[in-house]
Amino acid sequence: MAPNIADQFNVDSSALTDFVINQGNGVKGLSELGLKALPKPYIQPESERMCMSKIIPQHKESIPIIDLSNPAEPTVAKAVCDAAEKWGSFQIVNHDVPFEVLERIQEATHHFHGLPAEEKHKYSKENSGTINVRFGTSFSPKAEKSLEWKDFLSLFYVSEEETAKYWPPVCRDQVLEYMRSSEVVIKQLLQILMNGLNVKEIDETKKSLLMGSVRTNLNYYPICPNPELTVGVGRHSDVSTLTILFQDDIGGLYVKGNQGEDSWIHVPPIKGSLVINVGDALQILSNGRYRSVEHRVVANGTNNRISVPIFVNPRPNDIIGPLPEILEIGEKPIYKNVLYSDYVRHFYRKAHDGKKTLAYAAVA
Ligand SMILES: CC(C)(COP(=O)(O)OP(=O)(O)OC[C@H]1O[C@@H](n2cnc3c(N)ncnc32)[C@H](O)[C@@H]1OP(=O)(O)O)[C@@H](O)C(=O)NCCC(=O)NCCSC(=O)/C=C/c1ccc(O)c(O)c1
Ligand SMILES: O=C(O)CCC(=O)C(=O)O
Ligand SMILES: [Fe+2]
Repeated sequence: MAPNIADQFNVDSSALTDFVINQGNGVKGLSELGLKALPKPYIQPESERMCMSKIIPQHKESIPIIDLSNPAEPTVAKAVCDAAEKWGSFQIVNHDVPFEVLERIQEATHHFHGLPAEEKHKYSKENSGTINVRFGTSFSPKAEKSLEWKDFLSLFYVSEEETAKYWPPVCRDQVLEYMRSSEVVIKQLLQILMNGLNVKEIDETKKSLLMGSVRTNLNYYPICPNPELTVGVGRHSDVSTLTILFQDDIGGLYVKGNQGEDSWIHVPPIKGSLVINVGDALQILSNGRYRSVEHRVVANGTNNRISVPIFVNPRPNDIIGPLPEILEIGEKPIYKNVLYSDYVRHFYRKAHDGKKTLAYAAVA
């Protein structure tokens, strides 16, 4: 690599934007230039970086691992509801999504991100034929003071026709297979969580609120020259009801400890498991009983990492607020009713900022 490229990117941030965003090279392209130092726009303020003193050792605390082989067992239901209340995050093992499906989505994620830049660029905001398919980098580059070391392909499912026409052929079938295979487990978990709120039936209205739309992201975190200076993904909670997350065996996902302080717990990769995160929409619907989990991803200096979250959401046109069953028993609403697409738009228009998106729906 010519060292002057890194220097050029440091003095001319438009050259960096041009290379990473406009030419579609992403941070994967930057990583492959063999940069010796992290370009300045990726340097995060110290408050946003992870350091060892913030990490709670695994033997002291870890999020629950729940065996779903007998989902009808009362002990399983209790474990799921307790985890959603206490942590907002848990891992599931012996679930219904076949191991081979996870292997295929992992391979397809590498295939997509391994395409030449000009191929991936066809799916950028400017070039993609639909707003529901987007290849991007960082989270919301125009809104961020410091960029994130991540590329992603984001696929919002609308119809088979749109999928056939606009989704990248290298990963289309594998994403659809992963989405479909996860439906059973999504329904099992949501049913358990609703029972825990005394909501007995998931009728059509609730089905829409809880799982009316689905977005799948194929995340790629390339090897980073100075991983300690940047982040893979900054602190945030998802705006979903639930997120079903496949991660490969590299590690690097952290969830916030539940004592309120700035301490973080690693989510260790477990072969065949899925991470389940409670998102803001479920926190709002449950009037704060289930809590969305704040989480972040560190950058890695030696390995490329992938993850594939399925964000299970209300429909964009749904109004979300505390469920009537909760208010009927006399609970005071701590969230107001908001249009879900307004909530998501608010989330997307700012940099990751912990759980601040929720203030948008809070009762004044
Ligand atoms: C979200 C809206 C309302 C946005 O519509 P619209 O007003 O047309 O906004 P837009 O102009 O397309 O986008 C506005 C900005 O949002 C950001 N944005 C839009 N889509 C995405 C995307 N898929 N990924 C990242 N940012 C996005 C960009 O910053 C946009 O600005 P610009 O780059 O275009 O200048 C619309 O697309 C919609 O109704 N979608 C369906 C609802 C939906 O998406 N639900 C999914 C919720 S779950 C979910 O989306 C979770 C995402 C997530 C979480 C953590 C991460 O770290 C991460 O990377 C991603
Ligand atoms: O990569 C991960 O493990 C988590 C990614 C994430 O939090 C997200 O895409 O919302
Ligand atoms: Fe997330």
